[in-house]
Amino acid sequence: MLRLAIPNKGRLHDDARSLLADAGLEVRASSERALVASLGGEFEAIFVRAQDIPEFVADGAADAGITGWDLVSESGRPLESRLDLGFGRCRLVVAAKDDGSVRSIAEIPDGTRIATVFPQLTQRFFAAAGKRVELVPVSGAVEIAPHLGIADVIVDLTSTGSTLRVNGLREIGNVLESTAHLVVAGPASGRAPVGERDRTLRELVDALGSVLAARGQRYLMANVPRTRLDEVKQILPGISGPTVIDVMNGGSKVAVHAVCPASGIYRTINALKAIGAEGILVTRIERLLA
Ligand SMILES: Nc1ncnc2c1ncn2[C@@H]1O[C@H](COP(=O)(O)OP(=O)(O)OP(=O)(O)O)[C@@H](O)[C@H]1O
Ligand SMILES: O=P(O)(O)OC[C@H]1O[C@H](OP(=O)(O)OP(=O)(O)O)[C@H](O)[C@@H]1O
Ligand SMILES: [Mg+2]
Repeated sequence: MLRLAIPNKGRLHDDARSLLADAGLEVRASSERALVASLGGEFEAIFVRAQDIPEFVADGAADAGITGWDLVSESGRPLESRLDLGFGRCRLVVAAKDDGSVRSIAEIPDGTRIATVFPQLTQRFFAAAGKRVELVPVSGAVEIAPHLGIADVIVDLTSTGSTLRVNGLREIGNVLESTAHLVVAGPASGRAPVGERDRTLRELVDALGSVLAARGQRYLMANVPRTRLDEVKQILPGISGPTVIDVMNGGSKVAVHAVCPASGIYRTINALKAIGAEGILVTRIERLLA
């Protein structure tokens, strides 16, 4: 049995669950509040706090975990990423009061008090910048600290920037970029997965990777005039060019099938229509294996 640690709530919970479900690993829990659930096959999920996942994976309480790269880095545990999952994208940034005098890292005076939930990363960042600062550890709502006078500067996560903005703060430095990753114990831990366990993990990585790869692509089918196939090849470059299929009673038309980037599908459809394509059909892809 392979045990996967998954965030039980918060920002990463829904995306982690839907990624697993799309890969065929649906949570089979007796109740919404169950903390252990079968994922089918040889997988079991434990639902724990995102912050605790690096510790649990490093200790061997779970074989793998889905959590933020920021939390993995902060933990300092010897973990290894097996897959960047792409969601939970955010940045750990240094921010100061918008109406204050500090507008860059260089302008931060020694002795400045910095509030953060990420003391290790913050310490390392300012040490590397040659600054002696005083850390003020907090466990959340960091953005309020400068207004309470308990810190001058904060180090916190941001994605849209709206929390900083509404709290009158300005970003002045970048500490780390983060997304959710599938992590396992690294070689230095002495707990790295080997043998059968490693083989099962590789299958999991392939399954999740194929779901992620499929999300950005669409499968497109269209009937096009045989005489315009050269243009079709320009419009639908595809992985190995479009598949061209004869259509029974299709007359001068042939069917073309291709995998196309979802982001360009609007333009692709218009280009196909312009060369006389008919019966255009676009579908989602569940998995894409290279
Ligand atoms: N604004 C954001 N945009 C995108 N991802 C984020 C954002 N904030 C946090 N994350 C990611 O989600 C992870 C977990 O954050 P979340 O807020 O869910 O946890 P938490 O603050 O510990 O939970 P809770 O607030 O429920 O106690 C972070 O470590 C980070 O990787
Ligand atoms: O740049 P933005 O899009 O505004 O996002 C940034 C906010 O998101 C996170 O908090 P979250 O909403 O997870 O609340 P929390 O403090 O309860 O964790 C983070 O700690 C910031 O406060
Ligand atoms: Mg949060």
